[in-house]
Amino acid sequence: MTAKKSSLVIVYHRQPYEEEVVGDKIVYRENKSPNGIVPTLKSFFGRVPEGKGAWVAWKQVSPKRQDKFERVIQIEDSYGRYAVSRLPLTADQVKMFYHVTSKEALWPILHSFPWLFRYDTTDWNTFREVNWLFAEAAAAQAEDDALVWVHDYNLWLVPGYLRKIKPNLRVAFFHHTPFPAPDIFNILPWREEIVDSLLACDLVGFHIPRYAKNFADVARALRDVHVDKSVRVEDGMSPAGLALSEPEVPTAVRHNGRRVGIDAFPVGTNPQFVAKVLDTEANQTLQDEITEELAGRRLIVAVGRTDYTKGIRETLQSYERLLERRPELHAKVKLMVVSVQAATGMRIYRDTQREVEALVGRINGRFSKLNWTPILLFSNAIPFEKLIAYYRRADVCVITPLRDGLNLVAKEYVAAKRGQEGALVLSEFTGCAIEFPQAILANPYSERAMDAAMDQALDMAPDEARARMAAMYETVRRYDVARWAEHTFERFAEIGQFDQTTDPATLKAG
Ligand SMILES: Nc1ncnc2c1ncn2[C@@H]1O[C@H](COP(=O)(O)OP(=O)(O)O)[C@@H](O)[C@H]1O
Ligand SMILES: O=P(O)(O)OC[C@@H](CO)O[C@H]1O[C@H](CO)[C@@H](O)[C@H](O)[C@H]1O
Repeated sequence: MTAKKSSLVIVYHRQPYEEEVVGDKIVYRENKSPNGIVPTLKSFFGRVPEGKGAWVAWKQVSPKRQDKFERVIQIEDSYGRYAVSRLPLTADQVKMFYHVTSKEALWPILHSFPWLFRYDTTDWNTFREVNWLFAEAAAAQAEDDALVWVHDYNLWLVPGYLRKIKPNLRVAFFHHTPFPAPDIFNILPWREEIVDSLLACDLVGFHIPRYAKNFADVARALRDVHVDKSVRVEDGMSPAGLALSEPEVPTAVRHNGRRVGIDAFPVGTNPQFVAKVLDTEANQTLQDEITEELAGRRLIVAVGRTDYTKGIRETLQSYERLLERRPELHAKVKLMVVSVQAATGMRIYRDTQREVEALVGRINGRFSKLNWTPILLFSNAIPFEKLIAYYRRADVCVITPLRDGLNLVAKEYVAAKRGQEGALVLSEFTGCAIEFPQAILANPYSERAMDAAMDQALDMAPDEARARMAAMYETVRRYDVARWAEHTFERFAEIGQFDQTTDPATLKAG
């Protein structure tokens, strides 16, 4: 443990760097894909005095190596100097905490797939144990009145434990996934324990108003909780008319004499960075190579982690019906599916990957010609620069999750098109759908709706396609990742912890 305490401690299960073994040493490098959550969270370190930031994440370490494992290291990179406390977890702890309990019990409930909820294999005691270790590590790094910002459902119990260990901390939580309605959430046998922990926070954040309202409804269903204040949802967040619309959102609840702030503000992407990369000579060359390989065919892209919630199966089935329905498109379109397993060791993701591969094989088997394969499947990580070159050249992007907290891929596609002609087919059940009413909104639970959306995307007049993309590009630029950080800091300020030591405009967002 470092003797030096921190005034801002970020607790997110991913490490804020990529490890590389060089010779007999481990080198810590900045994340290659500088457009995601990690660089954004690290940019917050620029808002506290130099070296007063800390990050707590887990790292798998075998039991025999844990005693000589260097738990806390000092990192110095383009985001400043900060401590990283690495929680050593054994393979079994990782399996039971993350792969089984998080992904096979909590994840299906969070995404309203109750029939996939698996209780029999869950190890809630290990989940508690790991959350306690996270809380201890965060408390050890934090000054007595520091702000500790905890991320995501895997660390649901950390706030409650922190309140026990260091009662005067400022504790904030951000939910990256959906938060379901009470009749789904309350399936969890540990519902009171989870809600009590979240009610120990000073601020609980979500992507969109619907999730914030669901949380307040769950808290009111289970505990003596009263909504302290609600506000009307602004027009930019589609207060009515869409599957996830919400006309009003609570901004605070009261429980046991404490006020708990509630926030709904979606994470943004980094359009400035995307534009900078697209304008490089190397990327221009890549884009030209993609154009040449397409040889006049229209490109449809579908990108997402291999996950039953992502709707890749529904996209593939709709594409198969498109080829059945419209033979004139044969050899004229190509679907590029990018479906990557974010982590191994999870049975249900292995099954999903197998289903994707089987569908791709069947469709290619039915429709391929010597010089045309209908679907190209990528199952590996693609460098971010290459991914946005594909987005740039794609006529259509199909994002059809059955549920998704937000979906940054949709925002990246819009950023890569830069307001020019393109079409975004977007499931109404992604958080970002309420920001993009100009997308071709689809209901992935309906084959007819999916097919109509695919036809609309492919047949749209260029002027309309451009107008829609331009409107969404305006949204992506206005509500970028820097704006999310700035807004979050404004809410932190309300919980009495932070004056803004750095002008938000100078925020290094990713
Ligand atoms: N094959 C891939 N290689 C590299 N990055 C990928 C790949 N597929 C998706 N990504 C990146 O992963 C992130 C996915 O974020 P998001 O759409 O919010 O979904 P989730 O966080 O649920 O995986 C995006 O930033 C996207 O660019
Ligand atoms: O287990 P992970 O970290 O791969 O899961 C990714 C998940 C985190 O819960 O992604 C969520 O966060 C994204 C950024 O906030 C959001 O866009 C996405 O919809 C969520 O699934």
